[in-house]
Amino acid sequence: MVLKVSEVSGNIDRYHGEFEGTDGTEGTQSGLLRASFPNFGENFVGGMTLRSKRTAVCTDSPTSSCGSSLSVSSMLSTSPSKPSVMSASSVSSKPIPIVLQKKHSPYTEKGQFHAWIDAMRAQSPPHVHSLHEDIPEAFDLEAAVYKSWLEKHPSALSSFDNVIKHAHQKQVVVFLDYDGTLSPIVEDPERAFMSTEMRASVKDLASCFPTAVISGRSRPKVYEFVQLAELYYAGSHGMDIMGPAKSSDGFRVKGTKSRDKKGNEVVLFQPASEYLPLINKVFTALIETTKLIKGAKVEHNKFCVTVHFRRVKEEHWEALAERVGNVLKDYPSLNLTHGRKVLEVRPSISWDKGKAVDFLLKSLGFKDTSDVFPLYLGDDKTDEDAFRTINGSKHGCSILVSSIAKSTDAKLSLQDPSEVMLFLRRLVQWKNRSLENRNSLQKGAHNHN
Ligand SMILES: O=P(O)(O)OC[C@H]1O[C@H](O[C@H]2O[C@H](CO)[C@@H](O)[C@H](O)[C@H]2O)[C@H](O)[C@@H](O)[C@@H]1O
Repeated sequence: MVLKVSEVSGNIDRYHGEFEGTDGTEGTQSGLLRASFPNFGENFVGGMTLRSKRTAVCTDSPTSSCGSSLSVSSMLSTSPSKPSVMSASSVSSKPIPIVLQKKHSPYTEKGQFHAWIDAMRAQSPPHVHSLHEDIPEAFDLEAAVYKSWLEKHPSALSSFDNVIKHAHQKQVVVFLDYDGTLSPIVEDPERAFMSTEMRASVKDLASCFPTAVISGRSRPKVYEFVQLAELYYAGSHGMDIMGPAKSSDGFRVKGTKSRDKKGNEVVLFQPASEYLPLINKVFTALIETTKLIKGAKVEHNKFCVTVHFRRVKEEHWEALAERVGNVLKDYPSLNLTHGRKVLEVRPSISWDKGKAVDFLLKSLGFKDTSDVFPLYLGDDKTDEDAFRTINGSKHGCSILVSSIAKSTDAKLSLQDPSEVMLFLRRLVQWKNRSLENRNSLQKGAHNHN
């Protein structure tokens, strides 16, 4: 049997592909291949022969049980902090000789740029169907990896009954990410529109449960896309929260009173407001430094800045990352994070989407009560903070939107925004049905009396 590990599931040719010599030295000509799977935040070690720059092939060998014992599930870990490394002995008693390039030092700046690029790529790898048409095994492996991953992060649609069982008689509060969750990922960030059907579904949802959109976009921008006044909005990855001063359901967001464009009284919470001048400066610097890189785009998200790589040819990614890094050297109080083909510059304050969820739950009067059931749906790296907050609450449900296996703390998954819409609609149906049941019970009791 031949196992091919393609670039889809593991970057073996980049700095991730470390070579570990049998004597522990770097660059030795024989030993074990330690390949990292950035999608899973995980390493696996196996006896392998590297045949080409892009494809590692594990061949049949009397000394190797690679094909049979290297189960797909053993290649996966959902805990990035605890990589499960398959020991050499679990694969083969004797390592198979391999030939590999010398590893890059992770401490050099170049290594840092590669790290950013690989992290970005892991969040948004190319779609498997379009890859390796000449290598069907690569597809099979990817499909098998996804199937195995689904066992750990089951579909929220097939687990729906279980979700509502836990939500029964609790106040459901829904948190939604925008890009990749409510709208499909597209090349041009200005055209990431949500469908009319999705908008109608979110509107129905908000009539049943308190609903918030938490996005990396600036708050006015995400509002422009969603256009629903009845929601709570948190832009700039939670650093810009606005809620109605007095909502019809009696909830109230804590913060400074202000007025929205229509003159309605609102409450604002902006924990990074003093960073605004710095963010404006870094935005101008990033525009300047990236202007000659074709396809690069810099988006001002009020309290953070996003540099888009999606329309830049891959051979120019390193140059772009390097330019971003060089600008950042002058801004020690700003941080860099990554997402789906984006690098994001943000204030280095201890505030993220998870903190925003916590803040909104508290403001809405729900924190530390056992009768609230928060749901969070998101697709990107920055949503992981929110997943962890939800997982840490007494009840709740974290759902990753992804059609590929990814390292995540989310408990459940949905493949794409169309599945998100189905899920939201089922929540509304469930709520309406429980209201009908309650009404008919009350009516029955009334008639009986
Ligand atoms: O937190 P989110 O609402 O998911 O926002 C995160 C970033 O989303 C946008 O970028 C992503 O979507 C774009 C449009 O589909 C896509 O072109 C890009 O590659 C994705 O990363 C948005 O443009 C960023 O500003 C947000 O930070």
